[in-house]
Amino acid sequence: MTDAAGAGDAIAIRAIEKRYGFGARSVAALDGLSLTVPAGKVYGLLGPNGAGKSTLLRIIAGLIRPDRGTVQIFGEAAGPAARRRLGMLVETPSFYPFLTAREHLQMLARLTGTTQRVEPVLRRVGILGAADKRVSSFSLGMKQRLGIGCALIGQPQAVVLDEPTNGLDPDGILEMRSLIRELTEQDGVTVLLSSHLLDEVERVCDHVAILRRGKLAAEGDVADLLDRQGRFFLAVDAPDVVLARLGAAAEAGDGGVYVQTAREAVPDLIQSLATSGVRIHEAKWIKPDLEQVFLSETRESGE
Ligand SMILES: Nc1ncnc2c1ncn2[C@@H]1O[C@H](COP(=O)(O)OP(=O)(O)OP(=O)(O)O)[C@@H](O)[C@H]1O
Repeated sequence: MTDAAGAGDAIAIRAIEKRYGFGARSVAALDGLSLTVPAGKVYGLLGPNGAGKSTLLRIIAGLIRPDRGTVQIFGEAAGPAARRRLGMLVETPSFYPFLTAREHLQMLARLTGTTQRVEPVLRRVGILGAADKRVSSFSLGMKQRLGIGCALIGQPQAVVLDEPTNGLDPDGILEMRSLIRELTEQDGVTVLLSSHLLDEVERVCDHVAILRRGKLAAEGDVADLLDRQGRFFLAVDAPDVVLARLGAAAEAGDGGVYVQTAREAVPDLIQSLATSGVRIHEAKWIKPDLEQVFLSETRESGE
């Protein structure tokens, strides 16, 4: 990652520090955090409780100020003008129970002075059929969709969503995930979301940043991150020879040898074993799940 914000960057965070409280009892929620959200992608912030995810989203949204560091939105310093390019759902949305979904969006459209029509937004978030029902009759999933509709009404280029599937039932979770993918794939909207669900980030996000105690523990393409920490299985005639050769990186199992290695190192590994006379019957790459990556990246040293 470079220090300068690039042309294709939606949100660039540089050296952000944020402490809560004062003196010896203060807590560093963000500790010199830098990361870049590329435009046109779904970017996930993953981290254990207290890692600093909500604090970062609240800073991007302008709800709190960092002690140090900068935020750029599509290349501009984050201020009211730049934030108009963002839609946000970072607090639990609250609605007037006696107003309909359409009335909420119409009210927001008037307030923000946007030319965006309300109908396409209702359709996009999948509540056009319930547009004229009072919000008091909405399920949590429908309220969450309306919340995203509110975030979309100003025609943002990026949306910031804090735990968008929190509290939803399984169907609601699936619908929300497809809505997020559609926003990016069909409408070209960049999405930055936080989640504590590894499986969700793996399914929905193109990029992921893993936070630990306010710092970046790992960052990258979800697919690359999974490639970095996979294992390679080899069924060979003489496992002992391979074990002796590869040392701590290899361990015996399932009638063969498991090798801890990066995926790009695999062709050289196979070639060097074959050249030294090892007969390979089977070779397969075993993808880790994001949970393994997460655990290895967030484990404290000494644990
Ligand atoms: N308003 C606040 N006052 C004091 N400390 C706070 C406040 N908000 C957050 N913190 C502390 O800052 C740290 C980061 O919290 P934050 O909520 O940003 O993490 P998170 O990754 O979003 O966690 P969670 O998933 O539990 O919401 C934690 O130690 C938390 O206790």
